Amino acid sequence: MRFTKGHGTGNDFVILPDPDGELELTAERVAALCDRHRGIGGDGVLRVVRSAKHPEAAGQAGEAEWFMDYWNSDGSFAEMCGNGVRVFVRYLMSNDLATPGPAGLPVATRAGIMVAQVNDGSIRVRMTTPRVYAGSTATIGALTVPGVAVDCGNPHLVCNLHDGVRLAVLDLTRPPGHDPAVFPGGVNVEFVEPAEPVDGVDGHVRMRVHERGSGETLSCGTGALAVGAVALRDAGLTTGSIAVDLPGGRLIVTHDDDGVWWLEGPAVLVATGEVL
Ligand SMILES: N[C@@H](CCC[C@H](N)C(=O)O)C(=O)O
Repeated sequence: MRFTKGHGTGNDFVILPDPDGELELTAERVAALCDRHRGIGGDGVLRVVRSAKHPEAAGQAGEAEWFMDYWNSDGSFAEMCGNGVRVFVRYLMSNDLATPGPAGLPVATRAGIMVAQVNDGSIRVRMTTPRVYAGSTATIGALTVPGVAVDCGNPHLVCNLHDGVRLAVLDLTRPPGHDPAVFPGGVNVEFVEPAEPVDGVDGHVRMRVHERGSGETLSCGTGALAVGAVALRDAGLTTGSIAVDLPGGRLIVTHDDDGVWWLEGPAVLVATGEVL
């Protein structure tokens, strides 16, 4: 089985080409591939399959030739991955499997069609509209942090830190506690602190994330989208751009004048090989 390894701001993936949907992928296989000691290592797997050849995506085949079949490193599925979709597009283009049209390159996901626009090193993706829908809390040990639930196609809990608590001290080696009544399918939890102003954007924040199914990662694109949406709202802005700094690098979230939400950042392929 051929594979490619890639990452977006340090959120890393094992990419498996499977154009005709013939691979027998199981949760155990995915977890073994993502194992950082005994496997290739990754926060998740991106299976590259033709939409027409995958039962979950056949209905999108008229709009997008390729389906990003995303799996978390524990073998669970997720609806969407904001870093993964950029890496997926980089893979398609590097392997001459797709070329963006004038409007961009559509990719089918479990959260719907995302359209990517490629600009040399960085790729920006038209995302689903983030929906802030409830208040909730996250707990880390004795610390309870209020936050808001945000649906980005997948579930997020965005928690702004208060009372002098800094990002650097948070122990994210274990999943933060969350309310299962608000998040019956689990949740990705983002912790956020303000950052100094930077040129060219309307706001700047720093975040760390504990991802459902993958643990703490260096970056989460949909998490950045959720955080950017909350930061714009908190700044009283309906449109604008937020720079979101994560341990693995910077992502830019934009809500433009046409009401479109964009996520922009790098996407890098680092190696190819053969799984034995
Ligand atoms: N790292 C991703 C999100 C991957 C899915 C997430 N762990 C979930 O289960 O929803 C991103 O860049 O968005």
